[in-house]
Amino acid sequence: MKALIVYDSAYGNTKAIAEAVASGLGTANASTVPVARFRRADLSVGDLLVVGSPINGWRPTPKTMETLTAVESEGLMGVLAAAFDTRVKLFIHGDAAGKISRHLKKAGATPVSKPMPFYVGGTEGPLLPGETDRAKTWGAQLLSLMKSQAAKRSQ
Ligand SMILES: Cc1cc2nc3c(=O)[nH]c(=O)nc-3n(C[C@H](O)[C@H](O)[C@H](O)COP(=O)(O)O)c2cc1C
Repeated sequence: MKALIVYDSAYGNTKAIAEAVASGLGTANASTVPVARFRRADLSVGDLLVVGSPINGWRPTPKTMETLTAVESEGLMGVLAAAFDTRVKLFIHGDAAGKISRHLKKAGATPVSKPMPFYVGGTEGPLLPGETDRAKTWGAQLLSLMKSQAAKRSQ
């Protein structure tokens, strides 16, 4: 059972959230991977794939979309999935995490969490106070969801 946190990041904010999620996942053998280095073959049944992207023009980044499209053709049956984005706190900000979640589900993955937004103060950041702690807490929740899915599978 392992967890891969795949992220894209221009200014380091999404990367920092990915690392905080990995630290919350603690005992799940979690590692962070830049989206360009992600390989479908690195995942097995029961593993968790978390994908995070900044919102760019109301959607995930082009590199994230490219990876999601590739993964859709390879399939993610039996893989657990969750998605997050980083965004500016505006009245209209668009969405990346929801779109990522829908692609992961379409590829056959099992979603274990609602899409999760994290907030930055501006285009280059910084992350708003408390966001890395919130990401770590979310990682810990993902760990318990992974464990309960594993228990269900072994029944
Ligand atoms: C080209 C571009 C488009 C962006 N579009 C949006 C947007 O539609 N909605 C939003 O909330 N933030 C938008 N942002 C701000 C990003 O969310 C912010 O740069 C990102 O969260 C920072 O994360 P990073 O340091 O990992 O790149 C945009 C940023 C760039 C550079």
